[in-house]
Amino acid sequence: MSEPRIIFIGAGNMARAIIAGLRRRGIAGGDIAVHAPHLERREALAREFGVISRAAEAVPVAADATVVYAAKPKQIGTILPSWRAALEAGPGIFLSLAAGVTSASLKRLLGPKVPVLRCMPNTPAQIGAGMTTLYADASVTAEQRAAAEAILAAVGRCLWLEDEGLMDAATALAGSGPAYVLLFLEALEDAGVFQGLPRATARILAQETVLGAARLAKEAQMAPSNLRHQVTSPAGTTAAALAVWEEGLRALAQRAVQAAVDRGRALAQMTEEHNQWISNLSVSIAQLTSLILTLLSGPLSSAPSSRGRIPIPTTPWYAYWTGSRHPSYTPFNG
Ligand SMILES: NC(=O)C1=CN([C@@H]2O[C@H](COP(=O)(O)OP(=O)(O)OC[C@H]3O[C@@H](n4cnc5c(N)ncnc54)[C@H](O)[C@@H]3O)[C@@H](O)[C@H]2O)C=CC1
Ligand SMILES: O=C(O)[C@@H]1CCC=N1
Repeated sequence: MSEPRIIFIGAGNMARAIIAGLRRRGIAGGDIAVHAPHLERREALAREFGVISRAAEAVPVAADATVVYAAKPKQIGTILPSWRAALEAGPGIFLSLAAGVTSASLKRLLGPKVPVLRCMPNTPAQIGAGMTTLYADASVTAEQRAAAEAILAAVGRCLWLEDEGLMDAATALAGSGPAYVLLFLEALEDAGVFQGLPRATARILAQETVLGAARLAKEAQMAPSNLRHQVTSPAGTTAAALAVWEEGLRALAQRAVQAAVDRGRALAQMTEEHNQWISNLSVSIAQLTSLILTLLSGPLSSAPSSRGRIPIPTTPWYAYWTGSRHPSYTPFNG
């Protein structure tokens, strides 16, 4: 069997939505692998979509593979370093779904050789109605962009952003946006129930109205305000309701999107600091290990050392345990 060409790190909501879209588009299950620590979740995907279920650990990847990061942003600093060698070995690409994690941050984790792309899908991807924004810097080729877009196009519409700085705004609008619309739907439904409509009826009225208005806005090719005027009879019911909405809706929309942007930036900053901490820790552990090995390999010598001021041992560590030297032992200092 050939190696899978699309490799997901993470088996959560977004991975599932994209996998469903890929399978609907006719990509074979054997072409997709899912790496995750939770056996139950990845096995469920394997059963439902016929994809390959694998443990979280990194493996070598096919030369033309796309590795899709679909685990949480805060885990990226601990997960990605183990994938670096596999990605560096081939011309494959790395596509990150992680909200707020910048290309610069990804390049620090994967090295400069790996083509890095970012995307921000949303949950309507589950039914093929997703809206995804993508970003890649100038070092990413047209073919590599097309490979990433082909994956996201399986679950809805794609738009490229020229400026990475706008990814936070796109995340706040479209990534988080389905939650705002769903909250609005709930509020409308409740308001209908308050007026005496049966809940099931209120739900259908709210859903179909939001869906119809969104389709009208998309298809009529007119500004929403023009379409709104068509509904609003002078001194009518709509005008009465709009006066109430206008008391706070626009200001709330501004504040809500601003809050999401601010939170995205704060999370990005925390992720960056976490990655830096992990990287410093690795360096410290490496230095400590080296120091311990040096110390364990013999008694401290005060002889000048070319390796700095760390005292260089002249007797192997096991001499302290066995009282003898190992025949094959070559001391660090010759
Ligand atoms: N939920 C949403 O609406 C959107 C989410 N995103 C992004 O998509 C990514 C995934 O989000 P969700 O699917 O909502 O999260 P989720 O919580 O549903 O899934 C996360 C997955 O990561 C896996 N995981 C944990 N540790 C791992 C490891 N060491 N190696 C491999 N996998 C590991 C878990 O098994 C879990 O399946 C995040 O980076 C998020 O920012 C982007 C756009 C929208
Ligand atoms: O709430 C979040 O952080 C993620 C990113 C966009 C949608 N969900």
